[in-house]
Amino acid sequence: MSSIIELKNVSKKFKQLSAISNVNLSVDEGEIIGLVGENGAGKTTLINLILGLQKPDTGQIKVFGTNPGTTVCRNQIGAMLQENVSIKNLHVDESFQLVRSFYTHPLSLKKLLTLTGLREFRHHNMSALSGGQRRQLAFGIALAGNPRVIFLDEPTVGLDSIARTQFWQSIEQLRHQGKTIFVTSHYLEEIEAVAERLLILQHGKIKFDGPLDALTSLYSGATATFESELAVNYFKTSPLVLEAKKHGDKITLKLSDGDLWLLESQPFLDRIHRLSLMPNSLNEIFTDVTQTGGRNHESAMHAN
Ligand SMILES: Nc1ncnc2c1ncn2[C@@H]1O[C@H](COP(=O)(O)OP(=O)(O)OP(=O)(O)O)[C@@H](O)[C@H]1O
Repeated sequence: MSSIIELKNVSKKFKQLSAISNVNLSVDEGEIIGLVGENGAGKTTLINLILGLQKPDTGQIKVFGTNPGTTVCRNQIGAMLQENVSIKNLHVDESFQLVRSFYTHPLSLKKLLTLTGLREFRHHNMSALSGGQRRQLAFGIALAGNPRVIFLDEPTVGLDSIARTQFWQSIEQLRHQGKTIFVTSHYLEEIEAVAERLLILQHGKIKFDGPLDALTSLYSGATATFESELAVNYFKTSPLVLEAKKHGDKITLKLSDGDLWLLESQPFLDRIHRLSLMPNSLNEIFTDVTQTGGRNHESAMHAN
């Protein structure tokens, strides 16, 4: 597969602040990329640079082999940014028709109404739409030109759970059509469900770039919950135990490596009852990567 987006040593500063710092990135057609990071990590700036809305201070960006922002790029890219698009005094379907008219091979109005879930609101004026429905409209506008690459910056903010489910089902359909999708979200469970490749940004640098499976399997952290006649302090002596707490009958241990702890616990497993050992969620891994720099898991990091 050939790369359709390439970034080489790209940096962008706002005054003294490094929003993007020496980023290298190569994206193949058809990839679904989850872009995550804390507030201010640089996600929107990275998207803006690829879209050509901002220029890098140093480094090179190529999109479809040309500079970002050219007509070739614009015709093949759809973007749903954080600010909602507002076309005053137009109905939903009129807005879609207007944007469709800018493109040679747009998606049909019917498809747009289905993918956005706005069919029953098609004759509603912009001013009559709720915040969530405006997000759905912005999604449709991003898709109107039938783009090959789609950028979705916080697409599900303000959507209720039904609209959210509908949204991710639409992304699933777009995936099957071979679209390349960049999606940022603070809802990591949503990213986990849809993205095959995860980019973790921190202070403008890529802290991790790889398949989600690689991150979760390299991260051996887990939480053990059980009952035991042994005192909670007994478990604190293991270097694998990062935190130990007792609530009523239940002891909870935060572990750096669940499998190793299980092996180490063999001699006293008969004094541990109703054990549940849960691998860390993506949320916990993300917190570890961004707040402790990958405490016990430096090998999981692909910093560039
Ligand atoms: N136009 C600008 N002028 C000055 N500083 C900016 C500008 N745009 C972004 N920044 C700063 O650059 C850093 C990265 O911002 P960016 O919006 O890319 O982060 P983000 O990861 O998208 O954050 P969020 O999750 O809050 O949307 C932040 O510290 C932000 O304050």
